[in-house]
Amino acid sequence: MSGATLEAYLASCTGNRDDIAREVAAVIQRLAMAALEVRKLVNQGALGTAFNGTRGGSNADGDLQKELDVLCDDLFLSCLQGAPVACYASEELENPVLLDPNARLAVAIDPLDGSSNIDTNISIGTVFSVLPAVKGPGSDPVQSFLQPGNRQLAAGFFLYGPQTALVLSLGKGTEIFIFSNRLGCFVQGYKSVNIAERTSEFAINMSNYRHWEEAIRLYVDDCLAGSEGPRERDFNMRWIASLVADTYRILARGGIFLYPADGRKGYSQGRLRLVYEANPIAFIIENAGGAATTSVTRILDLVPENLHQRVPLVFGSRREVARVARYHVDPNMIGERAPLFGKRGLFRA
Ligand SMILES: O=P(O)(O)OC[C@H]1O[C@](O)(COP(=O)(O)O)[C@@H](O)[C@@H]1O
Ligand SMILES: [Mg+2]
Ligand SMILES: [Mg+2]
Repeated sequence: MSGATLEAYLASCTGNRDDIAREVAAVIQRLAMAALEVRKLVNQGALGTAFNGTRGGSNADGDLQKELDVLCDDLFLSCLQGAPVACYASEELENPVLLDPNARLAVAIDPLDGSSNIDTNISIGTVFSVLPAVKGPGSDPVQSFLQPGNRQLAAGFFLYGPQTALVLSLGKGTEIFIFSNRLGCFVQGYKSVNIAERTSEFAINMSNYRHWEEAIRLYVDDCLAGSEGPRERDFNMRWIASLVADTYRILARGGIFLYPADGRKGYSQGRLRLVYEANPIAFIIENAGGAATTSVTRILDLVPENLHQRVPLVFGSRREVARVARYHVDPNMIGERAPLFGKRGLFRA
């Protein structure tokens, strides 16, 4: 335990540097203020005026919008007015909003992640990504968000759970801050989180089993076979259906998360969005010593084609993520699974 406040931590990272790092720090402070407003709304549950119900509308991706989705989006957008942010992109808005054209940063947000869980009192959160704004004569604000995730200057998420937490990476390690009721601010709870390389816990929505491609099915089959299968050890399973909560668990005790592509209509690229979900989570996970891929390709190297693009997402303990890739590309995996499982070869016709 370190005990530095978020403010002190950000000051120690930026020092007296009068550069973009200070602007990133200012943005994070503003987001933290808005997150505390969201926390109040979430904590009130059904007693809050804006808590229940859908808007009747849908977001740019066709998802049904909850009242809180829209309210949180408004809160984060307004907290960035006057901040050094050129443009703001959100899951809830079809196009980016232009803020200060002279500013150097771009912020992409999933204002409320896991919002299908709102009514069930399960942890939900806000995911954010900070990028350098792309400048140029007549440049469209969307260009700022079509940069690969490896250009992120910072990424993080707020978790509205039993503890309100901020998971943050400025590109050198991943830190966890917890909101202190006593001090009224975020205080560092865990320093330089390090995800265990090995794990025996996987997270996936098993109800989609029949829709997955075979490589994912075989990977999961092998986990389920436990000590009697090729993994020769038993696996545990978790699925919170809230990306932020599943990520926090993996940071805390290791594990692997999979939301692969599947055969359902609209899921050919999985469910999660590259720019404001997969990229920030991948940045946090890599900075904590883990890995994040599409199953095969590193998430942070992908060049987004559009703001709301979906992407298959696999992340967590490094060795396990590498193993999932091998089920896709390595014919020797069949050999490794033989003789018990050899008949269902990975590359069968
Ligand atoms: O309900 P499913 O298909 O298991 O999907 C759960 C996933 O969808 C999400 O809720 C998508 O995020 P939003 O709630 O922001 O749309 C993730 O948090 C979660 O991992
Ligand atoms: Mg989300
Ligand atoms: Mg959302």
